[in-house]
Amino acid sequence: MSEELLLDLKNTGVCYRRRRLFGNDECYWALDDVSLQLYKGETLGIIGRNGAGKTTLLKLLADIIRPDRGELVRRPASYVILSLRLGFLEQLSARDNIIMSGMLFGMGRDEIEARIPEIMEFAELEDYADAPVATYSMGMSARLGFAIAMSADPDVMLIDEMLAVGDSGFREKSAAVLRERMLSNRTVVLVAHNEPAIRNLCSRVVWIENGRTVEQGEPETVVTNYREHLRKLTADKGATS
Ligand SMILES: Nc1ncnc2c1ncn2[C@@H]1O[C@H](COP(=O)(O)OP(=O)(O)OP(=O)(O)O)[C@@H](O)[C@H]1O
Repeated sequence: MSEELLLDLKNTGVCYRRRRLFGNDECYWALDDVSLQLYKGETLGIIGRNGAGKTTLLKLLADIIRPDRGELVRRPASYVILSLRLGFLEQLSARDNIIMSGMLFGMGRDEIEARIPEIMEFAELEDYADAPVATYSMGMSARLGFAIAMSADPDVMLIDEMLAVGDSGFREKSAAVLRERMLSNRTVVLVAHNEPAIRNLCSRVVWIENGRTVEQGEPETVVTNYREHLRKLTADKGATS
């Protein structure tokens, strides 16, 4: 990891407007108070319970949404977000989805066409290039998304829970490619519930709880404290039920 700061978030908050049956819309602070730094070349893990705000934070980092409060300073860099929920155009084939994504990354059609075979090979989907993505399983979509993102080779890759899908062979292959990216000074942000992935891949971890940063630092320490917190919550729940 270098000392080159790509993103600096200070006390940022993100509010989603929620419709109310009567009266004005209400503001729900999915991110309440998040402060973190992203450095060039690091693999930053994001952990936290369901609904903690991890996906919202990734969208903020990828510049898909803007903070409603706080300060976000960004150095110029290309970002790709990889999420099962952001998905593909389902009625189109993998081939057409690759062409669309490539164009969004600013590539020319010939360049994209030339990359299709290697993308389909990495995704292990050579026989499904012309099938609509709607007919793919979740694991197949994840493999395609991962292969497209790798081929785009952005400065920063943001990955939302993708490493948990797909078979173990593909998971190992993805982890190996991510490690290679780490060694070549590329930046990765990884949301994962899977502790081994966090411990083995991340150089730093940030823990989010109720839209707030609780702790960030060395993976072993943060994951241990987070696990202890979960253990206490489960014990408290057991005591009151
Ligand atoms: N578009 C939206 N409109 C309103 N509320 C939203 C919207 N998207 C997310 N939320 C709410 O914001 C909170 C944070 O959601 P987010 O998806 O960021 O959490 P998460 O940590 O990624 O959760 P999970 O681990 O379950 O995927 C949740 O309470 C969620 O219901």
